[in-house]
Amino acid sequence: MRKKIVAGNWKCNTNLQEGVQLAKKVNELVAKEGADDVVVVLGTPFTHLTKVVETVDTDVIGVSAQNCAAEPKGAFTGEISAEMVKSTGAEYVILGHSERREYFGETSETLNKKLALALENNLTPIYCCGEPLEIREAGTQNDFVKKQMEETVFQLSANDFKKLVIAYEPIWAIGTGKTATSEQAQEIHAFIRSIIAEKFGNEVAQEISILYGGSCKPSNAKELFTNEDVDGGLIGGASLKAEDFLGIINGF
Ligand SMILES: O=C[C@H](O)COP(=O)(O)O
Repeated sequence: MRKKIVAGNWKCNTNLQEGVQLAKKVNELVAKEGADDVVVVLGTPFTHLTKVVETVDTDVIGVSAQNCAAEPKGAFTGEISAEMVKSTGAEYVILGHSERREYFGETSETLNKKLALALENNLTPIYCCGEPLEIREAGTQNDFVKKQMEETVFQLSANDFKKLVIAYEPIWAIGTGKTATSEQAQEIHAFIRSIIAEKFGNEVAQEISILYGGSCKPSNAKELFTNEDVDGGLIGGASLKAEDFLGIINGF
């Protein structure tokens, strides 16, 4: 059975002390209320990884970076390699987030290098895809997402692809308060699963977790997560408040 996952993406928020406090609170609440069979992940800034790994019970809560370098090492000032991420004790890395693609010019080519390095270093990539508003309005979101995947994760072997978590995030729903409806989410998640089945076979498609991201909150999590093909969420804003994050986890 595929995993249910709720992953927070703190983005460029919280200083180190605030981040540790947030992680501590999430850890306490998860210990108290239980997350049942949900895998909980905290996607923190690079600077927080080591401390957050020390703060949480890593048997229950996974820690994730939000990016990694496209090169293994060397003269790349300011970059953080996949190996460095792994050495902090983090187990996951978010790759291909629309904000990285849009503001930092991340292309499919760079993304492929990052995916390979993440996998080489035994990090689980949380691979993001999703369309902008004009594509949704034109009704061509399936083609758009398929192309994103064909250029990147569909280049992997089935064996490597199986190690990924996929996050579908419609760009028009990110941080806007405008969530995809439950039907829209189910429809495109089912489509993504169908193209995975075409490419890698049904067994792989049935095992892979596909998360929804975009203004997911405690008030809409349940409705989104009851869909057959929605296996959890990648949560931005609402992951910055421990109670809201727990409210989303409890949406299962
Ligand atoms: O990675 C998370 C997503 O970009 C969703 O962000 P949001 O929950 O603030 O809309």
